[in-house]
Amino acid sequence: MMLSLAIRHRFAGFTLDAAFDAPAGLTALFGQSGSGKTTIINAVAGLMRPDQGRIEAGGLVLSDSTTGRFLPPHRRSLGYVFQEARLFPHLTVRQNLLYGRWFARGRQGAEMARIVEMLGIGPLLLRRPGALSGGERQRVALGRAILSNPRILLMDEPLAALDEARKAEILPYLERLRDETGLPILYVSHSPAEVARLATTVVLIDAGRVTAAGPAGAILSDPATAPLLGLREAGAIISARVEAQEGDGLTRLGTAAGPVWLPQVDAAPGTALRLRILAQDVMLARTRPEGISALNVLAVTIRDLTPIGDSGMLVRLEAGGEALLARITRRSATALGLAPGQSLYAVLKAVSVAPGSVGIGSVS
Ligand SMILES: Nc1ncnc2c1ncn2[C@@H]1O[C@H](COP(=O)(O)OP(=O)(O)OP(=O)(O)O)[C@@H](O)[C@H]1O
Repeated sequence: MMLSLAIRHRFAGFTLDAAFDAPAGLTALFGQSGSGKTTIINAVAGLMRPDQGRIEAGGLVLSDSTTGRFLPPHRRSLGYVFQEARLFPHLTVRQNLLYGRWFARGRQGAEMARIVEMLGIGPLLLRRPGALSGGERQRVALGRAILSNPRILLMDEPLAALDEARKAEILPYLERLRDETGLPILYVSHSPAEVARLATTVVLIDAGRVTAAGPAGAILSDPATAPLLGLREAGAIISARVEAQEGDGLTRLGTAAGPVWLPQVDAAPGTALRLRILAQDVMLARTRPEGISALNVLAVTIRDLTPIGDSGMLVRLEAGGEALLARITRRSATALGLAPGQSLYAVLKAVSVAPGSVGIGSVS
C-alpha cells in the first residue's frame, strides 16, 4: 500500500506545491507552522479540493484534476486521528470503537480483539470517554481509526495536546501500529523528537514546498535538515539490536558501528531498536581515546563538513554503512585538521541517550 501525491493549490497569499510518496510505515510531514502540512492532510482526506494534481492511495485514485475525479471523504476509506480524540461522550469505549465499523469493508471480531490488545485498551471498554485520561482517549481514537479498515491513517499532531508523560505512554503503541498494520501513516508533527522516534519516511515542508523527502535515516542525518529542526535537535537515527542485559544495569546493543552501551533498555535480547543520537552529544577524537569515562567509542569516517551558525561545524560521519552526525566548533575542526575521508573516533556518553530516544523498530 502506498500513497502518492502531487498537488498544487493557491490560497490568497499562499501556494502549496507538493509532491511525495508515502510507502507503508510512518511518513512524517515536518515543517513550521503555516508551511502547509494540514492543507496536505485535508487534500488527502477530501476536505479540500486541490486546484491541480493527483492523489492516489493503494491503487485507488482519490482525486485527479485532469479527469475531474474527486472522491468524497466518506468514500476514501481513511482513518483520522487529530489532536483531540473527538470520541462520542455518550458512548462507551466499546461503542466508540464499533462506531467506525459502520463504514468498514467487513472485519470480524477477531480483528477487534487484536486491536484492543495492541493498544492495551481492554480494561477501558465499558468506560465513557469522560472517565479516561488524555492518553487513553487517544489510544481509543487510534483503535477506532484502525477498525474502520482504512487504506491510510492520517494523524494530525495526535500527541500535541498531551503532557510529556502521556506522550511517552502512547509512543510504543504508535510504534506497534506502524510496524504491525502495514498501513501507510501520514503523520503531521512539529516535534523533531517525535519524528526521530517514529518516522520511517520524512517529508520536510517549507512555505508550501517539499524541500526534502526520503528515508528517515538519510533525511535526519543530512546537515541541510539541521536548520529546520533547530541545532539542538539535529542528530541521526541508527539501527541497533539488544545483545545483552549486563549485571551493572547497562544494556549492550549491537550496531553497524560496533557495540554501544546504554543505561538499561527494557527489551529482550534480539529486539530491534532505533537510537536517536543528537549531534551535540557526539565528540570526535583523532586517536582512540583512553582514560575517559565515556563508554562508547565508535570507529567512523568523515563524509562531509558543513559550517553552521557563527562558530559551529556539522560533521557527517559514516560507521558501518550508517550515518552519524556530530556538532563541534569550527575551532576544533581546524585544530584537528578534519577533512572528508579521514578516519576518526566518535565518542558518546552512555547517559546522553535519553530513554525517549530509544524506540522499537528499524530505521526504515
Ligand atoms: N481555507 C483557507 N483559506 C485561505 N488560506 C488558507 C486556508 N487554509 C490554510 N490557509 C493558509 O495556508 C497556509 C498553510 O496552512 P496549513 O494549516 O496547511 O499549515 P500547517 O503547516 O498545517 O500549520 P500548523 O502547523 O500551524 O497547523 C497558511 O498560510 C494558512 O493561513
